[in-house]
Amino acid sequence: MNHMSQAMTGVTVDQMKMQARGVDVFYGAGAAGRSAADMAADKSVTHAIKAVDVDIADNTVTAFIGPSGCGKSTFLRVLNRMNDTIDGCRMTGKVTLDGEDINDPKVDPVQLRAKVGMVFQKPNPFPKSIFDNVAYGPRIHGLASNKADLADIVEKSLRRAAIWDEVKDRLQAPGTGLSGGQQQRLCIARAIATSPEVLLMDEPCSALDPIATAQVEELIDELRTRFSVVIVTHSMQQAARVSQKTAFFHLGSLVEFDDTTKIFTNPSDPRTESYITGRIG
Ligand SMILES: Nc1ncnc2c1ncn2[C@@H]1O[C@H](COP(=O)(O)OP(=O)(O)OP(=O)(O)O)[C@@H](O)[C@H]1O
Repeated sequence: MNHMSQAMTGVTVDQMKMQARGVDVFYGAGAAGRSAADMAADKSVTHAIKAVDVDIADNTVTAFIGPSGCGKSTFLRVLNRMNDTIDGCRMTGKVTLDGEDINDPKVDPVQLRAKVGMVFQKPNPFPKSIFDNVAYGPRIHGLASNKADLADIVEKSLRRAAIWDEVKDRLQAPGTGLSGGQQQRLCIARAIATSPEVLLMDEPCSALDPIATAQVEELIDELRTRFSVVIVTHSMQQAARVSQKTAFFHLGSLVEFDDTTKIFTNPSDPRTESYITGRIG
């Protein structure tokens, strides 16, 4: 975001939770250590993200929109280093969380993912009880000092994910036995149990019916009072309903990033306008 749009939106750099600068991502790039120019020139390599700069503000829902294959999910995974788990996926550029470089060798990616949590498209509860699904993160990160403390974290997380009333009498039942919408809220509870600072959501409602979608959207609005939320969505209506900032990606580039109302009512770039009016995508 340039200084002019910061002035227009009233968001200043010091309120930024995360910043990405000059980020490129390549698939099929082989061994680490190649320069961005070398990988970009290699026809056998997919250049999925091209020189992207993004600022993620605190207490804000930021939506990533754009046609299929434009790189939304790839860029989302840049923000908590999930691409590290994909063979041959290489990233160049810089991403910071509270000013700290998340790719610095001293950063433990597991700790980073506790701070920058993720919810996936398909609800993916562990084959464990409802309680143990939510207790998993706090246990591995040593966040509870005793059993009562852990039970408290589990209850608070399930309450914040708006599913406590539905599961409080069956915490030992398997998480996989819940409905799709309940499983997704359980996965949100699991992601927020480690008190993340940023929550990444990759099309979190695409497997849900309209009622469960409305519940998750309401929850997203509630969650942003505590932290930043970044959501990838195919639904422009959803982006307009839940987000304050919208980033439009096309062919791996960030075409436009601005207030959601501006993107949907008066976009600056003709490609954004074509997408939101259904002419491309
Ligand atoms: N694991 C992978 N290996 C190789 N190429 C990949 C991989 N994942 C994504 N890509 C490629 O990177 C580009 C961006 O894909 P990405 O999934 O990030 O797009 P997207 O905008 O999220 O798409 P969709 O909306 O369809 O989910 C595409 O060309 C895709 O084929």
